[in-house]
Amino acid sequence: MLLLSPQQIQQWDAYTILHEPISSIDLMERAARHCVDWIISNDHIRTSIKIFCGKGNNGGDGLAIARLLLQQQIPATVYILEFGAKGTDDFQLNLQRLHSLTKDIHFIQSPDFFPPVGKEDLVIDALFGSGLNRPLQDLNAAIVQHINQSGARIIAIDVPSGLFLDKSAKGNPVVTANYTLTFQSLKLCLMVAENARYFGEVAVLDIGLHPLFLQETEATFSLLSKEEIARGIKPRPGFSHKGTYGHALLIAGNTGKMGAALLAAKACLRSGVGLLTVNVPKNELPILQTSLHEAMATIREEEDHSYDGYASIGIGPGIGTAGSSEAIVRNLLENYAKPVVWDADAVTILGKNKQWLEQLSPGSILTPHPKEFERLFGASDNDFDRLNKAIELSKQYPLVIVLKGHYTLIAFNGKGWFNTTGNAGMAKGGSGDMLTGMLTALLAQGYTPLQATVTGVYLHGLSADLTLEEQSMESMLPSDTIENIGKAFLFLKE
Ligand SMILES: NC(=O)C1=CN([C@@H]2O[C@H](COP(=O)(O)OP(=O)(O)OC[C@H]3O[C@@H](n4cnc5c(N)ncnc54)[C@H](O)[C@@H]3O)[C@@H](O)[C@H]2O)[C@H](O)CC1
Ligand SMILES: [K+]
Repeated sequence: MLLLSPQQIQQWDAYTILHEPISSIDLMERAARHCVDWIISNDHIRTSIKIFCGKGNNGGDGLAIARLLLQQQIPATVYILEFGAKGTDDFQLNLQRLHSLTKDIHFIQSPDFFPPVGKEDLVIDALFGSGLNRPLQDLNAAIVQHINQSGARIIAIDVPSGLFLDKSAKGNPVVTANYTLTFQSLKLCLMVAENARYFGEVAVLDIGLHPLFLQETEATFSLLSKEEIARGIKPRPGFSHKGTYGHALLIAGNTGKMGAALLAAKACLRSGVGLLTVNVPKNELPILQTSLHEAMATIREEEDHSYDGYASIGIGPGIGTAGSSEAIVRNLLENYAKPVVWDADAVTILGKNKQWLEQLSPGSILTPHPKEFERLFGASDNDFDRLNKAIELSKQYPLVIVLKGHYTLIAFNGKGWFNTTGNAGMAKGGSGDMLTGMLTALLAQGYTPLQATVTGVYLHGLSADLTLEEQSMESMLPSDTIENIGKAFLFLKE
């Protein structure tokens, strides 16, 4: 699914109106009906429902929602913010329709006329949607503050009023909704951490916009889907052997950090690799060899660092950032030309030696979390800037950049894919090590760097989601999640 700009969403509307065909007022009716069904079926009806409307089509949705509720004998009061605009045609038509049902419609021209709003109320925010083109000010800003302070349950229609669809609204007045009912598809503003406190829980309502429009449309950002990932999974033919699936090397672990190496190695082995060697310090060899029977080992301190024969290499989990680790990074840069997965301490080392970035082999995968990303590429003013920076960097360098977060972004060649699998149970040490192992395994099997990354990131989150069948978010460990990589592969085949 593509994440569209406000202009593209307007075009999608127009395309649907023309090709379904359906009138624009009927499309609004359909959207409103879906909202009302969702509100009722999710048990959000309260004795007092206050609907705040702007005079654009978002406000039109609010008026239609009010009428549909009233028609089901559910009382609702409408407050329309007066800011001089005439109102769109569909707003006007819905206002007429509502007038025939109720006189409980209030026009508000000053804060003196704001109704009291309290904890017992349900507020429906239909002030502004995708048409917002500047920060909210004056009366609009004041009503947002009034609603936000009330403690009422707030349901935002399409997006919380005050959010821009595809750029930051940091520092601006924005409705803090408990729920956001967004139409047809997720929006970029609903993917970023800086807006999480505004949009609350998000439900995407399928209002039947025409699917063919997407085939003719391009966008920088999109969402990964199960179907796409499943289609990319390589078959394992009957006459294949371990050589078919590549020999991977993981350079991981150090004294006190051998857990990172073990997690990466186990995840690598559970992700289909043919052979795995783990490079560890001499003293730590017994830990590896007694706990992982399938992995071979090489000794970190030995001089001969030949990388010939490895189909892929992953470096970073638990290696530390000391000079000896820097020397290994340097050595790898000089002696290995295939894609490498760069993670954790290895990313920090690159951050300290930024000139080395130019030397990363094409197709290498960088997996920084936001702090590591900042160390590598500098600070960003807001989440949107960071996303756009990752996209720009992916044009500048022949690398796959994995920006880890609640919705991890994968940037490559000027495009970005968001992953939606995974849960907050993964916010624990070891999750990143697991991902590095998985990506290294997929690269070794001949997946292209982009394919390895989207597949690995998707399966990583999916394994964690499947772990919730037997664990809670609190209790789940990366070790549990690794044991569910198998279930995740099977789920893709369903
Ligand atoms: N395809 C769909 O998803 C459907 C969407 N619907 C709803 O329509 C809105 C978008 O409506 P639109 O009229 O384009 O925009 P808004 O309602 O957000 O209002 C814009 C309106 O307000 C003016 N404006 C913009 N910013 C400000 C500001 N800061 N202060 C004051 N005024 C401002 C602007 O000039 C416009 O006049 C979408 O979100 C959905 O809710 C359809 O109902 C169904 C299909
Ligand atoms: K809204």
